[in-house]
Amino acid sequence: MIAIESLSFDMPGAGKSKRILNDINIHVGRGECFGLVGESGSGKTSILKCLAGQFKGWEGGIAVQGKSIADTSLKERSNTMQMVFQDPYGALHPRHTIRKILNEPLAIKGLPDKAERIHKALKDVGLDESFLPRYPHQLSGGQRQRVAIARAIILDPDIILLDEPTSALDVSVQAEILNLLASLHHRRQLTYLMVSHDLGVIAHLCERVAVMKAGEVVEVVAREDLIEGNVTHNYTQSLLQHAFSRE
Ligand SMILES: Nc1ncnc2c1ncn2[C@@H]1O[C@H](COP(=O)(O)OP(=O)(O)OP(=O)(O)O)[C@@H](O)[C@H]1O
Repeated sequence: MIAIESLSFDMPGAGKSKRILNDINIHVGRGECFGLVGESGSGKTSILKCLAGQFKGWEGGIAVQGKSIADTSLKERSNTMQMVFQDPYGALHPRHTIRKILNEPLAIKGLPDKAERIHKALKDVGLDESFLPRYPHQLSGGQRQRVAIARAIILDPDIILLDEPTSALDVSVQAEILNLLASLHHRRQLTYLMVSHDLGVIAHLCERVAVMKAGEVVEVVAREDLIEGNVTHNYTQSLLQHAFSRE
């Protein structure tokens, strides 16, 4: 579904550029939930940004559903792939109502039956039509993230890129959003590529995870091996120990 081959990216900077992704190879199967974990600055979000077209000038290959993304326009890509960000407040236009926020992608694509599609997307994320006239600031953090997820699924994409989708939320709400994502993954047979620094979140949702350090993937681990501590790389062991010692 997603094939990332020898992906490298140099961030342009004043004077000289800085390598932030180095020879990344990741294959995500159809319907799989694949995680990216690693310390801050290791390059997790940058991989999503290359896929979403926010970073340009990378080297290597990225193919989605067998087609190189270098050959697809951003508009075409948005039919297949949508992104959910860490901070739903920043991701939703503050002066647009929820109705407008959800209507916008449908209007851009010129899709019919907008009211029905909005109704279904809201229902799928556990909200109802009473939210439509409201503005993002009138919603709780969890409700805002539900709206961001509704906006991501409203065009029926196959893939959702999730960038720390629960880390800006209160602990009590994090599990609700994780359960919603798990249920949507199952019901809509979505493929997820999810960034998190939290191994607990990854273990809850993802079947496999790539462990990243300083712009490289150090190993790819299956969920069962992660839970059992069956990992080979020292860095993954230290991440596991850290996660364990915080509980
Ligand atoms: N727009 C940018 N301009 C300059 N450097 C950037 C930019 N975006 C990312 N970087 C650098 O690229 C590297 C990788 O960043 P990235 O955000 O991908 O890491 P991350 O693993 O997602 O970290 P975090 O968990 O903190 O979000 C870091 O060194 C970061 O400082």
